[in-house]
Amino acid sequence: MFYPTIHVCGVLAQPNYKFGAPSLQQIHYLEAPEESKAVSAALLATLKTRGVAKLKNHGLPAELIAEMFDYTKKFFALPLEDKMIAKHPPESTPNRGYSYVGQESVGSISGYEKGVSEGKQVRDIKYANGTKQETIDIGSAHDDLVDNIWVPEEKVPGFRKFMEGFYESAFKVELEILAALAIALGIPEDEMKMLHSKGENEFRLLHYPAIPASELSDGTATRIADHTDFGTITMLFQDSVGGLQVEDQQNLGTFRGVESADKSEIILNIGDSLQRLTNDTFRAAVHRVTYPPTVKVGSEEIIPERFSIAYFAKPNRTASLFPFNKFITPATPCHYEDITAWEYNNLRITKLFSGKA
Ligand SMILES: O=C(O)CCC(=O)C(=O)O
Ligand SMILES: [Fe+2]
Repeated sequence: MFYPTIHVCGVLAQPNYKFGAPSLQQIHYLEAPEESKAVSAALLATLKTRGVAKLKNHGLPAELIAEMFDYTKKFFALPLEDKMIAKHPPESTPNRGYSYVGQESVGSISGYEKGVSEGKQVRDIKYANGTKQETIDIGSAHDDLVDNIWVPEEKVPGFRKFMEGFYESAFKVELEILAALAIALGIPEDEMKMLHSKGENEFRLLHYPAIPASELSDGTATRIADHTDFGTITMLFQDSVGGLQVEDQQNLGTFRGVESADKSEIILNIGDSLQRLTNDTFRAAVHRVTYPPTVKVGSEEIIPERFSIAYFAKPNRTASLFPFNKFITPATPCHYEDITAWEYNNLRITKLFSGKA
């Protein structure tokens, strides 16, 4: 049987932690509860300090992720009129399908609830060298409420089947990660899993077109503006272009680059729903995509196109996001009203789309 190892990068709180020994699956080994706790604690500590953790050998095969990037490139290489067959509806929900120029603006949530970039709205790049920033949002094939929106099979043969399968594989890994976080947070694993049992998640394929570095230099444009994600956790895959930055949770205001040596690494961050559920003891890290570290700011260099895939894990729509009891104490009174995951998601996403052209 294959037991992938979990590699938690940048562990600060567990200096003696050795890479390679414990695995995500082994977290469930009753024989090794101490080891399970150590891995979970290391993961939590990394997220709480760095805002982000990298996971290797997490159970999603490298070939599957390579294929994911291949399909993503094939989709975005289609002529615009083909992609528009799978067009995202003009409203914010259902959040499915292909988004074209100006349809969504993460710039509109810059600073939202976080107090960052105050007074300065940063717009997404809409046109660069005649191309656009573009995304496609995909959910579960078994979603009771919302259907996916696909291009016809012959446009990218195998695309739909692959994406539906990838969704299921990523969901299994999501549950393992959530279980690990539950252990570290002292929340019953079952409670965490039940909260996510329906797999009402979304994932997004992103294509950032090539752009001259000079177009980013006046500060009014960025590839994706400062924001937090809405769900519980996000598993991100990126190519080697670079430019992703995450706010250091011990030095707020300082953003650190997160590069992937290998595109099969999962870059893990937590979202606002988990921040709510933990009554702010575990905070969602602000992140953005800007210059790759090798590019000189303001130069005439062309920043190459970039592809990434973000899998947003969300609690069941009907679940309450009221903080878990253990996080409400006389010293830490409840910061949040009760709201369902679906109401909260829609509030956030409507805000995101309010920047729509
Ligand atoms: O493209 C990336 O690396 C980040 C994407 C992202 O943060 C998002 O879609 O929420
Ligand atoms: Fe994000």
